[in-house]
Amino acid sequence: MIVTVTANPSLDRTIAVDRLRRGEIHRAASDRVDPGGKGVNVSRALVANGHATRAVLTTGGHAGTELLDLLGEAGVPVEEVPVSQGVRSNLTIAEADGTVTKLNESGPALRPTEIEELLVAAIAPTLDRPASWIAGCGSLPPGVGPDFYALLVERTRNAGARAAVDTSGPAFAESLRARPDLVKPNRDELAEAARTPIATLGDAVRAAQALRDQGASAVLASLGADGAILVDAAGVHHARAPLAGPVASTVGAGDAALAGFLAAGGAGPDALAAAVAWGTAAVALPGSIMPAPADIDLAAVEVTAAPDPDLVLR
Ligand SMILES: Nc1ncnc2c1ncn2[C@@H]1O[C@H](COP(=O)(O)OP(=O)(O)O)[C@@H](O)[C@H]1O
Ligand SMILES: O=P(O)(O)OC[C@H]1O[C@](O)(COP(=O)(O)O)[C@@H](O)[C@@H]1O
Repeated sequence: MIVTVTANPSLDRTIAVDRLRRGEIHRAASDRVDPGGKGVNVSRALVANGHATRAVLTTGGHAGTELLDLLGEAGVPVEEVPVSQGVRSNLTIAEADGTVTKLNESGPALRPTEIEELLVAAIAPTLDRPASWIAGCGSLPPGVGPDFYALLVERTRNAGARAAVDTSGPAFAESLRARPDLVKPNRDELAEAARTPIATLGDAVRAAQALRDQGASAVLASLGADGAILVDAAGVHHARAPLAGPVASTVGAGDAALAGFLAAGGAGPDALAAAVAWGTAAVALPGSIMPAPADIDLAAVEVTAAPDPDLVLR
């Protein structure tokens, strides 16, 4: 079983417009609402592919009730931590040319008791059934200190599971001191952590290696249209796959990629290939719909050991 922990879940609203024009009224070509938050999406992708998972998340307010209803409809098993303030809504504006603009709320402030309840709930599923991984994912809402993921990693290790972290900023930096088994930055997060722009594959590999030096055992860095790299004790691998059709929505692609990696064992080139297959499948689907087996083409993924460091990223 793979447990996901989302301190700051969301209702993800996606509104499609032909073209976004600042200051003007737009009529939506279509709109949808999906359950959201990074760990929630990882669990949704795992369920869509028949893998055992449990999504640990905070819930509050009417939005929290709607989120639980949507997760129930999707068949996602949930470990709920009720909190006093309501779940946030995140808005994505999707333009016809594939441009996405995201407006993410900061989320409800959590009280110290609620934070401790969330950390206890994160480990609770392992009391019934062993967990291979506990993945802490997404931004932290107000009131939660940047040591949250470091605490989660320590408790994960004590519970006998492996720890994955997918977040950004100070919470990401602090998580490294607890030595997570896996981190999943995207290109922006790699650049932020390395304090340098990532223009080439070599830049990405150097930044990933720096994260390993700071404590991460393995780094799965997703690079958008350029696929992903895995940097671990065995070396460096790069995987990419052609996109079969147009980009429908990149929202949740990184979450699908992390789900694919963990579902395929959470280590090595085969798991990297699965990450890219699931991520590529996700971008072909609208909103943050998670890919099912029929959407995923593992055979289309090309994996390279010792990739060209001079490859310029798109
Ligand atoms: N434009 C794209 N074309 C093809 N694949 C993509 C594209 N964007 C994302 N992907 C796939 O989704 C994965 C995750 O996307 P990425 O944008 O790196 O993550 P995040 O959503 O965390 O920012 C990539 O590793 C890649 O496999
Ligand atoms: O917790 P954050 O960083 O605000 O991100 C939350 C958002 O990220 C998502 O999980 C999508 O993530 P990615 O596009 O990075 O894969 C949305 O569902 C959610 O609205």
